[in-house]
Amino acid sequence: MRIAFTKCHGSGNDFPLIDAREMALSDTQWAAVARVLADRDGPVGGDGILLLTAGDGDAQFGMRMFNSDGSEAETCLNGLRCTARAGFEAMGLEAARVRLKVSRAEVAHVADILPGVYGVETRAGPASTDPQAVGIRIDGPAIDAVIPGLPSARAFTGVAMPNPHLVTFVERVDEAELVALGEWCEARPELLVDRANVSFVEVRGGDLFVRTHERGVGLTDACGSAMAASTFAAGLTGRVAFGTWTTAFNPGGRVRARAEAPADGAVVTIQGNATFEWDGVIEVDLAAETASWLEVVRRRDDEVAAWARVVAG
Ligand SMILES: N[C@@H](CCC[C@H](N)C(=O)O)C(=O)O
Repeated sequence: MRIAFTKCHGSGNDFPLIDAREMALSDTQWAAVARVLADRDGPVGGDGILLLTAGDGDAQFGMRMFNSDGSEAETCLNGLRCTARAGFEAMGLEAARVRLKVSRAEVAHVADILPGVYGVETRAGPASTDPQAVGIRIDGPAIDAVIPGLPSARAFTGVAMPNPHLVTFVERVDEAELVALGEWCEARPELLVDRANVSFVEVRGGDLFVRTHERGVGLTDACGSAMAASTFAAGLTGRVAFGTWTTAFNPGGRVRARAEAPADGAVVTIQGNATFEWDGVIEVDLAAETASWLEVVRRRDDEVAAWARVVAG
């Protein structure tokens, strides 16, 4: 089948984004599309795929996200900014409520991050430390605590955004250690109901540097829900005050983030880019999971250049 998409990124977290509002594929077929389009060795590549889907009730539109391994995530906050932009442009909106897999989020078009860098604010939550929500088989919430059964002596905070995150604050990120722990979580251990995204976070002044090993993906340049979970965990552990803006950054880029205290709703607000790089059409054989033909129909070099100025600082 032929699929039209936009190659986009939020904070360097990149995805083929598909307007799926009129498409009727099964979950198994979407998983296959994700494995083909997000394959880093294939013609497109990405950390997963994003689907703009129809709204329902009080949601103007929806988003689904499939990781590059074909698993579907509860949310994707870098991807949500991109999907929100696609929804705004398709429906002539400036703000919306978005239906996610098991939750809802608020999105709004905000001022350009820098000239030419489209800005979106997302409000997602409530963030939760309930072990059942995080999908971790322990008796009570893990908040800056060593988790029995996890092969690490570090203190972790478990947060559902609602996708599962394990966050630890470190002096210096050790990537080899992060990858080893992330891969352990990917092996579906008994301790975790459905794996987990793992983040090592450095507090730098009032900012957070977040390095994440993503469920279904591996080491990533950026993960929006991890930046949200880390900001919430920083609030819970007194590292960054609830209700204040911080900059959360990672190798792919940066966002502004603010977490509200549990008593104030535990919502995490993120402001960042939604950059569209190019548009293409691809022929995908769903049964064979191969792509046979790709046409780039539009390049958006001005947006790519504008984002490069953000990364250059
Ligand atoms: N990169 C995303 C998160 C994508 C989903 C994640 N891998 C999961 O399975 O939970 C983000 O920006 O939030």
